[in-house]
Amino acid sequence: MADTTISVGLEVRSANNPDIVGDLGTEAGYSFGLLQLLRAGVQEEILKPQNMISNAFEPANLQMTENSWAGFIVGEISACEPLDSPDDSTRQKCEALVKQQIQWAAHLGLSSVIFTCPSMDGGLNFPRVVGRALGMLGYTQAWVRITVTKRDTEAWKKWNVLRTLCEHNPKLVVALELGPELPNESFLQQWLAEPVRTVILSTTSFISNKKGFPVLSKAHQSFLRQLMELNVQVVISTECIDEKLNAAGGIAAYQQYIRHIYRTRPELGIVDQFASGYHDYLQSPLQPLMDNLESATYEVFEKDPIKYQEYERATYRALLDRVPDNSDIVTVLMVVGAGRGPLVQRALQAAENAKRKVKLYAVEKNPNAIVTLRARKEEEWGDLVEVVHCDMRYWEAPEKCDILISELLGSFGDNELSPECLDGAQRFLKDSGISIPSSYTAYISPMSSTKLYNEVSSYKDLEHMETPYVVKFRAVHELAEPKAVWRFDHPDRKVVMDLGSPNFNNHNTRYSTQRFQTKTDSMMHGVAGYFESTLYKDVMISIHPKTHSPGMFSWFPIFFPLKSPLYLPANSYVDIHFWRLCDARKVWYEWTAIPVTQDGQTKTCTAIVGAASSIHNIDGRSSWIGL
Ligand SMILES: C[S@@+](CC[C@H](N)C(=O)[O-])C[C@H]1O[C@@H](n2cnc3c(N)ncnc32)[C@H](O)[C@@H]1O
Repeated sequence: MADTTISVGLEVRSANNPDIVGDLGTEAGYSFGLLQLLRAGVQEEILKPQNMISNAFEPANLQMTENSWAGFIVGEISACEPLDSPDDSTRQKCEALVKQQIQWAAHLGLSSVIFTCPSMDGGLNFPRVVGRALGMLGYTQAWVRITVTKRDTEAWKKWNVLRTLCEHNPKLVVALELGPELPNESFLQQWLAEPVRTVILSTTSFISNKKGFPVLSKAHQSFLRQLMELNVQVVISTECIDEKLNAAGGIAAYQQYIRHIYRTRPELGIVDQFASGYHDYLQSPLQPLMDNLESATYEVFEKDPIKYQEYERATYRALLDRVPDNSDIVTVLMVVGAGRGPLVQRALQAAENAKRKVKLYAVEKNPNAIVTLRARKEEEWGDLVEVVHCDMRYWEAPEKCDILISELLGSFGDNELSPECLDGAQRFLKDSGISIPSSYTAYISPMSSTKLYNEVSSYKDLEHMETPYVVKFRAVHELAEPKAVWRFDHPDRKVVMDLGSPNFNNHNTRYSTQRFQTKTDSMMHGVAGYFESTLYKDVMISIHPKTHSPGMFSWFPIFFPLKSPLYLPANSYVDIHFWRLCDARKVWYEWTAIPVTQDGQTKTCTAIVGAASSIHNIDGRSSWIGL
């Protein structure tokens, strides 16, 4: 496990001096502290009708009068609750108080301030004031404290209103306070797609173990471990530090316990180890047809422990089925898009294991990969293998093959143009021949991820919002299980290629609409894409979350963003429309999502077209794959 430390902070709610939190906190092993910027009672005093707001910033009213603890303290902003007071004077005074605190925090150079999110039942002045504060904060981050409890299942909705009205500002992040009892799983999972920076745990949310040391319930531990994967920090919140704390080990025991939980997280699986550093990182999908892949890219593919094993298994099974035992028949294999030769090697191994005689052609269009293939022929394969430098779509093969082996798959199955390449290659597959893979299916599901949405929108242009990205998901919440959108089968004998016609590729266009039902209130930020492929009979490879080939890491999911996030109430429906389109030079995807309401009585569904996202990437204007 790469990272072995977690930052744990301390909040002493009764503290009236930064030295208390600072000295006690550092002594007890805490990395930072939370402290009210205004002294207790100041807010109430200022709100009295006879008092003027201009008196609020007397040094005597402030907890921090200079910046000696500025690197340690996160400043708590008072006067948030009455921001929605119906009384004009109270509201205006609170607004001025908040503004002064923000300016003071920025002046001191605090790294973060924290607002406590009020109920917002009385109005929306709090989001307006926070939105304005975000513009004043410079480099200081704004945390908003939101408490999740078993009874209050509206916490996420409050956050959603706040961040929506603050225009999804990435400086606004969540400090999630976990109450003593947690709501059910679905109300917790939705937080995994949000920018949770900090988890706040009151000492009263801990229980004691047999020796009297503070520990968390199993439910808290499990959720905390999931949040730890998002690189959160933790704050221990206590009313005061004295004998009432009633825990063996004193206040230090809480941070020691949190660090213990962090250190003892389960070992990463092989896929996560490989993906370390790539979580939620947007990558442009490869275009192996239009571009020539680099050696380092092939090297990464070749480390996959599962993909090649499954191809070998598929080839072995196909050879056994095709040729009887003890036969002298020579089976012609062609590996098209052979790269640096790993599938050639596996096909030869399969033939040896199956005790079948084979002859193999390795076809590749990348001139650099051809150098490696020729070197391997000389050093390893000899006359068994013929290396052909050619685009498979135009190669005039000297003979037809029995088994056509390719791996031209992208995260969405067909997005590296396997259908178009194999249309060409199937010309030299015997009528009874076998294609490995024999099919692949693309899947989609609606997803929520503030992190990914912020990453894409930070480019501030249309092109990035209409481009799919390959991403190893982490801060992502899938709103429903994936559904299949389309499938390609090989060989496809119905295909008649008329390369002279501009519409020669029309048979590879697709259009599909899928309806999904959401479980909880959610914000949809985009569509997740996956594939499943049948290599031969029951030999499969998959990155679909439910059927993912264990340990296979060659493909991360694909993410199609939505330009504007879509609010979906619990148990509502959303239709996702997806197109695969092409012209003579390129292939591209278009997509849109439309919320759907269902009449409670008649169960009739109506698309709320007015709330739909627009159709993304019309005519491939922002992203496409070159033929
Ligand atoms: C995803 S890589 C797979 C490489 C190798 N088979 C492996 O599994 O490690 C796809 C390979 O197909 C090649 N390729 C793509 N389109 C091709 C075409 N039309 N004709 C020949 N080679 C092609 C690319 O250059 C690349 O080497």
